[in-house]
Amino acid sequence: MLIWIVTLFLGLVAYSVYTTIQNYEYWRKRGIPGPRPMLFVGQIWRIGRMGFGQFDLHYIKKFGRVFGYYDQKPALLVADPGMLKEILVKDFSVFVNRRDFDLQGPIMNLGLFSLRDHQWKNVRTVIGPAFSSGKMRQMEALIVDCCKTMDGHLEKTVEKGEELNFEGFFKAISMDVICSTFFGTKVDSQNNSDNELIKNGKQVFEVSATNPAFLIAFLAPRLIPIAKWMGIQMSPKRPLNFLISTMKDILHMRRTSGQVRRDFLQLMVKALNENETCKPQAHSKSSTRFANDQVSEEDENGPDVLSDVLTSTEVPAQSGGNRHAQLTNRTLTLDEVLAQSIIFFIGGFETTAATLTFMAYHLATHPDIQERLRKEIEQVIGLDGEPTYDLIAQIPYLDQCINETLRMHPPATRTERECREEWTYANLRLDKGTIISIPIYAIQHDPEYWPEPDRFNPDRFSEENKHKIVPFTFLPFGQGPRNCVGMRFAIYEIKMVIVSILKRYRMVSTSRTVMPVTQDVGLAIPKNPLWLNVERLR
Ligand code: HEM
Repeated sequence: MLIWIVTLFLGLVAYSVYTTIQNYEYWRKRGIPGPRPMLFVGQIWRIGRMGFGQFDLHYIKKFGRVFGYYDQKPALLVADPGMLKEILVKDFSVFVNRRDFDLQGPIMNLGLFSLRDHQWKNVRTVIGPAFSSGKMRQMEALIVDCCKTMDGHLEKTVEKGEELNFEGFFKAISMDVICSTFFGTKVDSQNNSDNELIKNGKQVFEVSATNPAFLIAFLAPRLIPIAKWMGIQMSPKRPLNFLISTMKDILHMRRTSGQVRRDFLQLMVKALNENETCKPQAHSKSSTRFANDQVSEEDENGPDVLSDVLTSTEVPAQSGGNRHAQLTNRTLTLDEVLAQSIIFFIGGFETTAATLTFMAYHLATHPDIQERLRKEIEQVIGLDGEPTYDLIAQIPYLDQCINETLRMHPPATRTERECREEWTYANLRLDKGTIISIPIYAIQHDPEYWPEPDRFNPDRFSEENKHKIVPFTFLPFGQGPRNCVGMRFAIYEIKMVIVSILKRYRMVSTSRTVMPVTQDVGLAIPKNPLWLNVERLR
């Protein structure tokens, strides 16, 4: 067995060195600069040492904002705002897709993130309206409920006089919000780390760099069909299967009972094709527990907030940048529904928790900024008032602080597009299949667009200054028709959580607060726990 593993590994390394040299030649012949071939291991070591963000910045400094990039397909790194506008918006029809990993597993391949062409457009058309401001507003009660649970934990921390690990704390809140709004299930993650949904949900994220599917997708994409045949997939199977069976149970319960709850799951019930069955599995341990949790939350008399989504929806056409309306009336298959629920889980958990953690760090280490933000919050909401969707939209400094956090720490360091057909920009001709790598972190730390990029300065986004921001240099949620579908929801959640905290507490750094905050290598998430003190205001 060992000999097979070693042979496979050496084969992969040899193959990747060969393709790297090929790709270098590919760009050299076109006169595009780029790093010279070096042993692939050397490149991995560099990324491991610097992280993707610093790695990109290093090469942009050396080769400029457009350069041929090492990858297993011809790849071009583009940090030039003018060219990005063409790729992400104007010529979107050429750049609809991301790279085809095809190793997500049979259901996850149907997730919005991986879907391609018309299948992507169809699912996005059905799902997109669930994130409208009207729908967000109607989910308020669920988020307020999670914030109250959070407040209870903060109260206890203050009483005990303990420091709090905000990184773990925000992960728990983020999990509570996702379980409530996407899985229709109320959990208190802070106190119930043994909860099966929480445990399995966390495990689905744990895609390590040594995962065979991950290695094959990046090092040897031509081996993907063999890997698929061998049943190799990206997400760990056991927790994924648990989430899928839980989802099926909840969907079945919703459909058969006719109950309506003001959450995203209700959209899924509506979107599900009438002919699809989602009967609970005989061995599913989860069915009774989650079904019961959910019944207690039902709102039989309330209007079905998502019911209009499928009947008549205005869809912006994606081709050639010409936006015209067209009518759709589509349903999703059960597998499509399951894939979206899980992709929301994956897309929404770590990203939002990381943003909250970095923001808490900057507020605690910049007491003047924290005070100014608290004053603005009090002016809009009042000393005894509660945050609502409409009120939190009236605090510009809150937006400024969130934007500056996302500029410095975009949870997605990069995003990408794949060129669907031959495409020309200025003197550059790209072949079909070329990968465009968009270095979000590096662009947002480019000193030409963002002077003193490592300084936390929310005033960059103030009314007086925001006209200075060069379009397509602030991309924490991507841009264009394939940007982050959960953006509005993420910002809403972050605002509600921060306002709920600042209304009653002050966050203060301690001797255990690691300064400056450290970031993980891949995703821009905090590397270490963030220890802070919380003080009650009144
Ligand atoms: C601070 C929080 C978040 C950040 C910074 C973030 C960032 C991103 C980025 C950069 C992309 C790629 C966009 C592109 O390629 O142009 C993306 C895509 C996506 N995000 Fe988020 N995200 C966040 C929260 C969420 C949440 C809460 C959800 C789920 C509700 C979510 C679901 C998705 C999905 C499904 C996609 C794929 C969209 C598509 O391909 O059509 N994200 N996100």
